[in-house]
Amino acid sequence: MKEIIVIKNRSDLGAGTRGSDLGIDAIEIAAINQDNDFFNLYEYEDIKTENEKIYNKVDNLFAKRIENIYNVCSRLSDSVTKNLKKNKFPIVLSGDHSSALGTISGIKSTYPQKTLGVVWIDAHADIHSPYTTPSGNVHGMPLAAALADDHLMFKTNDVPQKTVELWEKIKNIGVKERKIEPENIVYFGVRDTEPAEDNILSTNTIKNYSVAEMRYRGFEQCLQEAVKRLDQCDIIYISFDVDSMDCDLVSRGTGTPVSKGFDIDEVKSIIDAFIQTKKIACFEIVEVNPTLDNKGNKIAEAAFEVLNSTTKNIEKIIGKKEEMHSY
Ligand SMILES: NC(=[NH2+])NCCC[C@H](N)C(=O)O
Repeated sequence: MKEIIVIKNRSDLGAGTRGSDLGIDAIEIAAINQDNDFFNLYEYEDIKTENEKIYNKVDNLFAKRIENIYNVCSRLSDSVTKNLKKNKFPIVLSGDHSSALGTISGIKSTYPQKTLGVVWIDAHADIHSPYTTPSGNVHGMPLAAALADDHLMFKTNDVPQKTVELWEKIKNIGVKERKIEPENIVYFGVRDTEPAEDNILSTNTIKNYSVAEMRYRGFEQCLQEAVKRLDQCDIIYISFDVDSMDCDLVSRGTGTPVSKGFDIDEVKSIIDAFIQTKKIACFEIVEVNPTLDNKGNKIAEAAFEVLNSTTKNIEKIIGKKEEMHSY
């Protein structure tokens, strides 16, 4: 039987707005206020952050704070690798979504021969490179870095040499170059993209199950199909950005809130469909920003609801070792 380890990565340097570093503690408070001892049940580990560097002048305009994000992602990658090697199941709670590069790197360096699938539940595609980013915020770039694809075909920015070098470095965390293939990414709920990202998605034929499509065709049918799309993958990583949820229905407590998203139960059902494949190696929650919450601690409460139910479903699976895919 595997054991869960909670990895807390309170880094917010990849976002354009401060405060997602407080998301982990807000989730913890949501649990405590419900008399739920979730955070007392599992071993945990803290990743050392560099949030204090926010006071330094930004010198990479097309990948802000990339040198510090490189350091944090490297540490997260090492922690994920170490724990997977100890046969633990990592649940990663992170600040901004740039963290996913660290998590993916850690999974891939543990299982270099395995095909890694990525389930990305998010309002955003997060597949910009420094050459295409509209904001310079690295939380919009983790998938391009994991794909080691600069998307130069859709270049809009002239990136200075220093940034280019750091970007090359960040793409090589864990294992050199490409960690995932575009056909092994499935998006859910993406609805706020820039033209460069639309082009990247269509040239790479990356499937996005929009909220509207899932409701129109039905969750069951879409999820069956989505799971099939990752049939060729040996292991699966699920990345849940809370901005995939509807900011009007749930809360605006996230750096880049977007309307017309999923509700909490819909998110739970998407995650569970992939847990049932018994291939899931790691689950991550990101972008809870309690300083932006317009409804008390609602975004963290919603994140905790997903975390709690997902963890129970993961435990049902990892408890039954004989049924697990051997990876
Ligand atoms: N993980 C996120 N919240 N990403 C938001 C990215 C927004 C926008 N596409 C950008 O690159 O700046």
